[in-house]
Amino acid sequence: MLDLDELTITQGDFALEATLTVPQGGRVAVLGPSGGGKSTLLLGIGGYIATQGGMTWDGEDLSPLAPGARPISTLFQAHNLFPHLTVARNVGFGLRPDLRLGADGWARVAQVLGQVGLEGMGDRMPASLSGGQQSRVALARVLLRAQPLLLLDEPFAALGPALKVEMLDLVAQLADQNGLTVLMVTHDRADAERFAKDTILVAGGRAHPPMPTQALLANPPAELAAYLGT
Ligand SMILES: Nc1ncnc2c1ncn2[C@@H]1O[C@H](COP(=O)(O)OP(=O)(O)OP(=O)(O)O)[C@@H](O)[C@H]1O
Repeated sequence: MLDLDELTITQGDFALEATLTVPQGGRVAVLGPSGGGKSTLLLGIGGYIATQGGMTWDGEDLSPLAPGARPISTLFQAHNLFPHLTVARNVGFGLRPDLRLGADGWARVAQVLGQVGLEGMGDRMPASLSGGQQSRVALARVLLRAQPLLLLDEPFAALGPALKVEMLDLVAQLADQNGLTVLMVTHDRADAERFAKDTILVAGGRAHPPMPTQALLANPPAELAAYLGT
């Protein structure tokens, strides 16, 4: 369980307050107006910006941990694939940046490539892949790290609608199979409805506790309604 207890996350003059919990295995969307602090929330949980207050995962205090030591993987819109490394090496980088993986490690790489539908494509270069396939490489890298908490910040916004749906369904399926807890920032109400039973509303300087996505979207507060154009 992710537990944020009177957490304050600051970026320059901006401060976001959060008191909420996300149960283990929960898939939660993060919705709210532009500039409301959705990315700030993920950056704070990931350890990339300053926080004050309580933040635990399964009772373990995350605050003192550097980003790489947290039980967290992140996937952002810019997938940051290395153009000069093969697909397999891009994925292996998620486990060991020096790429000394050994036979077992490379077997795991091949396994996760299979999980994301890229079986046998490990020797390709990223530039020779479609946008959707590149997203799958980034997802494979995250899966290989095998961290229980996955943070997604509009990871598939650059994809066309059909491909985006396909990737969301793949993430949902892999998250369920691996028992992951997922927080996903999105600008698209359809993404939230498809992917997440519950949604965290980020607005007015506050990340609100998860509430049922359907109910929130059926009767959105004014600032969310204006943003979603409903
Ligand atoms: N590096 C920074 N330094 C100072 N303030 C920042 C920085 N990055 C973001 N902010 C401010 O923090 C606030 C929240 O930004 P954030 O990117 O978290 O919003 P968001 O909800 O993700 O927005 P969007 O939907 O437009 O991506 C904004 O007021 C923004 O100007």
